[in-house]
Amino acid sequence: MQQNAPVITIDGPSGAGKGTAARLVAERLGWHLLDSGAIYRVLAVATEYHHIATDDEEALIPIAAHLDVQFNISSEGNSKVILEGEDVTDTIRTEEIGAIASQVAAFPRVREALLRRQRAFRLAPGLVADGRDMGTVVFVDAPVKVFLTATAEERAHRRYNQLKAKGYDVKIGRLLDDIRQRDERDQNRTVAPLVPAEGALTIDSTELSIDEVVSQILAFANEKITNASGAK
Ligand SMILES: Nc1ncnc2c1ncn2[C@@H]1O[C@H](COP(=O)(O)OP(=O)(O)OP(=O)(O)O)[C@@H](O)[C@H]1O
Ligand SMILES: Nc1ccn([C@@H]2O[C@H](COP(=O)(O)O)[C@@H](O)[C@H]2O)c(=O)n1
Repeated sequence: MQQNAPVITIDGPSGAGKGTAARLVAERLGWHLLDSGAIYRVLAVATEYHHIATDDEEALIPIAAHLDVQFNISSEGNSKVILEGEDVTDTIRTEEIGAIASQVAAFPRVREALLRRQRAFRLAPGLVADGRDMGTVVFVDAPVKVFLTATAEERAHRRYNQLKAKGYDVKIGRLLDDIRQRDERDQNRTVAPLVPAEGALTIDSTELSIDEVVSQILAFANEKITNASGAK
């Protein structure tokens, strides 16, 4: 791990567009990418594989600490998520798994067990990391921190379009309820609650296109990194 590699953190609620923006910013800069939510989602699938109750913190800790997961990039550039040898790329993206991920993510010792794994993504030339606590806990010294948000209604609408395009039969009202429940749990948990990090640029993407969000992040990163290097 290279402790000095710069990090851009992008935190925010579910469906705000963090993953999309993080991927595009990382591509533009040629930096590494960490989708920390995918790690919590994989843990949620692992609890099902191992028949662990989602409220059993003691049993969850060893599963989190020894998670046998690989994030593989194929030759076509698609990323595959492999848990214990099985392809769980699509499984981890369901709303049910998202809800379980947010339940197991509320346990302090489960989060602690996943810290080192997340920090190992910090490699030169730099890392773009998205999640809920990238700027507040995992990469507290990151030079560039962004808090990306949007109204719950807009986020539910985006999720609806995303899931419909994948052929899922979903209801917008149910998605909005799920999003509100997840927001409530992520914002009010005792450990690493979802809040903007100190010094973070808050971007409300409700009325912004993906390109506009990416441009704002790149401009902010450029300004912060240029200032930090002492250039005029
Ligand atoms: N600014 C935007 N305008 C319209 N749609 C967007 C915008 N940003 C992202 N989207 C779309 O919204 C959906 C959700 O985006 P994305 O998965 O990046 O959100 P997220 O914040 O990473 O969510 P989660 O935390 O639940 O993984 C995707 O289909 C994406 O293409
Ligand atoms: N840094 C993080 C990332 C995610 N979580 C929890 O996982 C759930 C799923 O995350 P997605 O970003 O893939 O939607 C999310 O609701 C959080 O509860 C987290 O706690 N910290």
